[in-house]
Amino acid sequence: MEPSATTHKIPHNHNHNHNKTFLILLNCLLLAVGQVGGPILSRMYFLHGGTRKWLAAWSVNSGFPILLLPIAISHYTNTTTRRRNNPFVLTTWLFCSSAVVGILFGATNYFYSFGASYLPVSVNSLVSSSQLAFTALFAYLIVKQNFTHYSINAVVLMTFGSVILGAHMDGDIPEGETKTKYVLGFVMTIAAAAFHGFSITALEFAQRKSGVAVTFDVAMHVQFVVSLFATIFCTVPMVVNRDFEALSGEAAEFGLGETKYYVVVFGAVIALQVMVIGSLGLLLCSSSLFTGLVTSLLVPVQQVFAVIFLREGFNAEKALALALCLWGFASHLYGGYKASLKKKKKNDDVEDYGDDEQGAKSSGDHA
Ligand SMILES: Nc1nc2[nH]cnc2c(=O)[nH]1
Repeated sequence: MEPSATTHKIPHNHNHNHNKTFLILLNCLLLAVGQVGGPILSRMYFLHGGTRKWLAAWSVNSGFPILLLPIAISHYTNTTTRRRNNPFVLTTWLFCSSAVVGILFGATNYFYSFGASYLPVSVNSLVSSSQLAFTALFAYLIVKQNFTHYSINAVVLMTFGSVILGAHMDGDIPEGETKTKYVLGFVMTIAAAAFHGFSITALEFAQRKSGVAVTFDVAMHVQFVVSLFATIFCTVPMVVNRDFEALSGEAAEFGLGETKYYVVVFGAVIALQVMVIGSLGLLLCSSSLFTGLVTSLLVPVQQVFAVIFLREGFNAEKALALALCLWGFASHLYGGYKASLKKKKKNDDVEDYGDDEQGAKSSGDHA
């Protein structure tokens, strides 16, 4: 056996795993903060007199200039001359596919904001969780994602949550809203969920096909390009509709007062950008399916916050949908845990075998 080879390998893998776990947890946290705060602020905008759906869609990605800060820091602290002289980190393929995904997200966000204007946050978020079924389908078709019994179980359970709510939506129609608008909001939210599932899987596919390793720089640049194009996509109709000019008038008539209008709109821009950073970051360091699962898991958390901050009702259907979400996610995590145990055992067996070989041959090379 050659101790130096083994001792060198294990700490390296451990460090790599720790870094990856840290990044996954950090992105989950960002996603959680943004996904809970953003939709609540968007709904407040609509509840208190806001009517501009393109503005709500635009606010999801328009905070992207924030990303210039980490990009610039990374650029100026990078010691490699090649990297310092070349600000373009992305290949043409990755740039173009990020731009296309950005446009898809722009459309997704319009559908979501349409839904948010007619549905309570609690219903909206639960219907949105059907994105998981779409993500799973696209992940299977586009990136050939492997499914275990546990992940299939998770997808089915979490999707059932949305179906239950859909079937019992009558009791939740907000005062003064017609059933037609409610149904339209519901249908648009399902369309948004489908677009969302497709967009994140398409980005995973593009990144894999590019063969570019995901470094901090690459992740920041991908996020920047995606958000830039999503913002351009939503800016065009806003200019056509004269939405920017209408903002001051809308602020003056806002139910919570003019100052709070700007707090709500800018707060939503920041919160939603944090959500996008967390979501794309998680996607780039794990997979579209895992990102979809975490997004769906956050639905029950959104529910609780909507009950507290928007005084939305909490009924038996929501509680059941919530329980199904938690059960589904737990099932997926358990499946992942079992798979990692199996992989570890397999690696240990290979290492033992390698050590025996090594001892027998007394040679330095590992297989
Ligand atoms: N809803 C939504 N989710 C995202 N996740 C990453 N980007 C986006 C986006 O633009 N919209």
